[in-house]
Amino acid sequence: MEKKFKRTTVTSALPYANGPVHIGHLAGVYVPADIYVRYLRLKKEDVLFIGGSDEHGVPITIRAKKEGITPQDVVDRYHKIIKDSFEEFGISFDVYGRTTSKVHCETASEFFRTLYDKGEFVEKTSMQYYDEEVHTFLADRYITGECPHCHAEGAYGDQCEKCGTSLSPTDLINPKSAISGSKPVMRETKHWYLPLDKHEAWLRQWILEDHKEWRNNVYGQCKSWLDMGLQPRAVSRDLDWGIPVPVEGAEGKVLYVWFDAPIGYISNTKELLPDSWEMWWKDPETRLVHFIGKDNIVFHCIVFPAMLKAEGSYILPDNVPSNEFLNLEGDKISTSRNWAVWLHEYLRDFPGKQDVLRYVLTANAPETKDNDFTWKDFQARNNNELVAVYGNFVNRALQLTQKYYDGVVPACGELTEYDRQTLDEFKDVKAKVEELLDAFKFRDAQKEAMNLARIGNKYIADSEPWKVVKTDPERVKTIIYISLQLTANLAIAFEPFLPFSSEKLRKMLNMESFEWNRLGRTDLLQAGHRLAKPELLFEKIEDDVIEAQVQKLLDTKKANEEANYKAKPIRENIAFEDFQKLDIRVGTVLECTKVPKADKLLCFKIADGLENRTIVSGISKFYKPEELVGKQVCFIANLAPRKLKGIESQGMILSALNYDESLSVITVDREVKPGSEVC
Ligand SMILES: Nc1ncnc2c1ncn2[C@@H]1O[C@H](COP(=O)(O)OP(=O)(O)OP(=O)(O)O)[C@@H](O)[C@H]1O
Ligand SMILES: [Zn+2]
Repeated sequence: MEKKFKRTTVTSALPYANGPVHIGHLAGVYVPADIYVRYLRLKKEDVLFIGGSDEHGVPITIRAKKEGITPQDVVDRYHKIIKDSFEEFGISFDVYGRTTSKVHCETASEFFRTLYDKGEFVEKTSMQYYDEEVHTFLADRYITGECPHCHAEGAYGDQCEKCGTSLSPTDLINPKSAISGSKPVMRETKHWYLPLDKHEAWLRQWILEDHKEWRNNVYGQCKSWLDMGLQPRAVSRDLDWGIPVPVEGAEGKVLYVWFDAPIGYISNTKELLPDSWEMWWKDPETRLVHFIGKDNIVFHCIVFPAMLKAEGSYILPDNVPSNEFLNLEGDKISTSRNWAVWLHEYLRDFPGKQDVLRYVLTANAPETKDNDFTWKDFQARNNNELVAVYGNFVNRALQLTQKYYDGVVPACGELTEYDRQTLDEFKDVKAKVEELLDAFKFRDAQKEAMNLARIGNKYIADSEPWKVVKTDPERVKTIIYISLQLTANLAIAFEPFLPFSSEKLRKMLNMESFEWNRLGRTDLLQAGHRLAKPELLFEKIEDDVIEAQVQKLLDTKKANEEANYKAKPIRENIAFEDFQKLDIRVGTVLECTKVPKADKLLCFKIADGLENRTIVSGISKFYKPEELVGKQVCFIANLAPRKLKGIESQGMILSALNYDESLSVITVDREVKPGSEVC
């Protein structure tokens, strides 16, 4: 059903303040939300864009413990980095708050109390894991163990990051305290639960029947949760970091972070509009839209709506356009593994290039499936699309106007058939972009805007004003006039997507302001209007810049491998006699050469104390031949000879296999006679 609304409240997931923001966050949530909000503002609709940091929960306390600082220190640090980088990147929040604020703590506390007083919770005493060494219950990420589904080690008490299954601490095999490493014991504790099972019937109707228009991924995930049957969910935790549970007998207990975080949307609105916030949350003529990534779907489509319904005075979301995930160079983005492109680092490494990242993340947005960010694609989209198409067209139109008409828009003469065709092509761009943005299809919408640039680029290339000017200067006026109208249209069409470039272009065109409703018109710039001085809209990104970014990721990968290194398990025991069968000797390398046509192999001549022998070894990637001459190496002397690339290898040189698959030849500590036995 199409419903008419008076205003829109747009929320974007609250980034968790235990790390900076990365491109996954941007692609999943903040860039699409910002495009949507800018679009509504351009249409002069009433809209509020809510953001803020999520500052409670277990991972922040773990981080604080690791660094020997307080949880407040952790969130203060990241809240600032996140807030500043969003601002510089042009995410145009109306308010960016935080869940440690006074207003939020009061709002969340009151919310809980209301539900408690209305009898909307179930109180339950249960046995939970307790760490006797540090005297604390182990919720969520405070407990780790083997995943019961994929059997990965290091699954958390709330989720296995390997297979994505959500878990309870009691599901884990061989659980271990993440704080002390000790084996936890079971102890009794009391908590409050939101009985989602009681909400199932209306949730089914509301989502599965009334919101069939939701994105397939969102609808599908909700359906599968509902089909599995909803269970009561604990909304409190035994922790000392968070908002205290505001009822008697709840000492040492705080609100579960997923209970308090979404209320943050409400409290941040309250912070901005203390007197009129309710209109944005309680008036049925307000449309509520949540922008999130896929791991937040259940909380925004099921848990939070159930909370709002239980409270009774709030509206429910009209849409939850959740994205799938963005990966980085083929691997899942991860804060803890430092596998990310961090926004604050991007802003430092690519100053003034906010729009390039915005463009690439939208062009490659994970709207229907997970997608991959690669630096190569980033460079290609900048150089081949922004520079070669959009930038090139604008630059030609503006430079020629300078050159021929001293920067003044010429008058339009008679139109040719081709002029008319071109103008026709961009007449309906407004309707197309609007239809796509209304349906949250940001990729396709941006493509439409880019298509306009392609039309312009083709028009000016086909019309060749630089040639025509020699024979028919009158005709050139029309070509330039049309090109300038196209340019002005581009500035408007790209404004929701690339606000920095649009602003730059608007200034070059000397336009007062943008009117979205004039998009598609051919009289945006009047003849006689004077333009400002043109500059380049985009610039090429060179290979060395991209290579430096790729190298940074390779370095991270290496550091992670090193940090995660674990020796292989020891093989089965063998009898001493079996060991004795091996004849290991020390030999002196007399000669070492590369084996032709074999990029891995080196051929050794070894003095073994009896006669010299030839051994071929696959270590060419790790040594230059001359490095090894004169060294004493260990080799298996009684291995049956084997032909490698036509050379008979009489034994095997022993090397250590490092974690990164590199090889290091085993030498002796003091010089010995060639042929000495290794025993
Ligand atoms: N790689 C990604 N692709 C798309 N969306 C993402 C990605 N990573 C996080 N998000 C979304 O960004 C929002 C904020 O994420 P949040 O701060 O909770 O981080 P997170 O999911 O814990 O990520 P990380 O583990 O990388 O810090 C959430 O809605 C989340 O779904
Ligand atoms: Zn698993």
